[in-house]
Amino acid sequence: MIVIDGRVLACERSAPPEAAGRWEFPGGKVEPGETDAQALARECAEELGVRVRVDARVGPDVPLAHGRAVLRVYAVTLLNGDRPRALEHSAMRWLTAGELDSVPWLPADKPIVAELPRLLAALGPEGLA
Ligand SMILES: Nc1nc2c([nH]c(=O)n2[C@H]2C[C@H](O)[C@@H](COP(=O)(O)OP(=O)(O)OP(=O)(O)O)O2)c(=O)[nH]1
Repeated sequence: MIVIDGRVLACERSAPPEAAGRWEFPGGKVEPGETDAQALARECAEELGVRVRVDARVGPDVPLAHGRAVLRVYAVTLLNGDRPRALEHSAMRWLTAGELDSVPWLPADKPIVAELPRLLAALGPEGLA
């Protein structure tokens, strides 16, 4: 999860067909030998072209794939003035707390997104960046 000026970056999946058009936090699967933070930094580089520092966990662990995987979200801070570009997603939007319901999130994201208004309010207008 990337927050700048009180807005959260939401990304529209382009694939696979059953997930295309649904919105998510940028990221991806942890590969063998990687920590969560290493995987997240690699995915942020691949998908958004940015360097990041991985910060605190956000929201609950959400079971995926009938319990064979887990969705886990971390806040990240953009480094070196990098700004995300949609290298693999079909669209990106920076959503305010009031706009979080304006995109169709992947189903597993909903309990995490539900915690964001409180988190954004606690962060204040400067956000994490
Ligand atoms: N990145 C991300 N994935 C999510 C979210 N919510 C959610 O259900 N998922 C699911 C979708 C996918 O089944 C899985 C992430 O896999 P992915 O296909 O993006 O992973 P990846 O980048 O490693 O891709 P691949 O090389 O395995 O094809 O988690 C979310 O908010 N962000």
